[in-house]
Amino acid sequence: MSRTPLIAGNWKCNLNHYEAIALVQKIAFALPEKYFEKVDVTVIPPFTDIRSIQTIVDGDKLLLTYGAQDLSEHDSGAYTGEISGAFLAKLGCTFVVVGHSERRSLHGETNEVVLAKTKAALRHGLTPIVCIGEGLDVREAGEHVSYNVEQIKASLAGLSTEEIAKVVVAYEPVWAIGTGRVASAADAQEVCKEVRGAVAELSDQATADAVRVLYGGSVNAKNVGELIAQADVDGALVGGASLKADEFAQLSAIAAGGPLL
Ligand SMILES: O=C[C@H](O)COP(=O)(O)O
Repeated sequence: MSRTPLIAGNWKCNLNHYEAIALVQKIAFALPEKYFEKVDVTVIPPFTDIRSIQTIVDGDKLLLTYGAQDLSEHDSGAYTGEISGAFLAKLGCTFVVVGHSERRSLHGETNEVVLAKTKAALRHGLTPIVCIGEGLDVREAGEHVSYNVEQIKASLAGLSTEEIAKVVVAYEPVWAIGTGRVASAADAQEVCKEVRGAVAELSDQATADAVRVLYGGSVNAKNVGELIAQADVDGALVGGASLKADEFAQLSAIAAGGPLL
């Protein structure tokens, strides 16, 4: 089964809309169009940058896509501060990150909330990037595989096979996020393989074989090649390195199979 790799740059709470325009232009300049035949590249900026990025992407017919870091489980109504998936779809978003560990830990998002948000994304034609990942305590206890299997099962519970086919999963061990301590390629493969197995249990093998499972956590241009060479690692959710145009472009070129920039 060949799956097009996906490189998603999660900017987190960084860059205002002026800075966002500059970064997207630099990435587009650094990464020639031919690479997009072999890799999907997306940027995930703060909400306030999305309109500006849409203008650049549409105006210059860029091949990269963009998305959002979160969405509301509600479509509209009296939910102050919430952003509906309908609004994101209207702005041309392709992806939306759901259940990032920073949302789970800092904003109390449970698997039930993640599931509701995943459903909201699907209702509006957005591709949810559903995040899972264990903390250091779980890893040290050797329970990381079962933890991630249970987390993905709970986060996708009750979705139809057709819905699961539209989901991207991102395995991001919490201890690797922003720490410079990347998981070994073998560790990433171990969990991504079992997560794919769990997706197969929720749907069927053909669907699971087509679903993209990303790795995230201290990914950079030096380590991405080894990570995505693993059979069940189909790309990366990149934080810090996605804020540097040349590194993000290089990382995308590597995921495309080269040549290096
Ligand atoms: O969403 C991205 C991840 O949290 C990884 O962040 P990082 O590449 O800065 O470790």
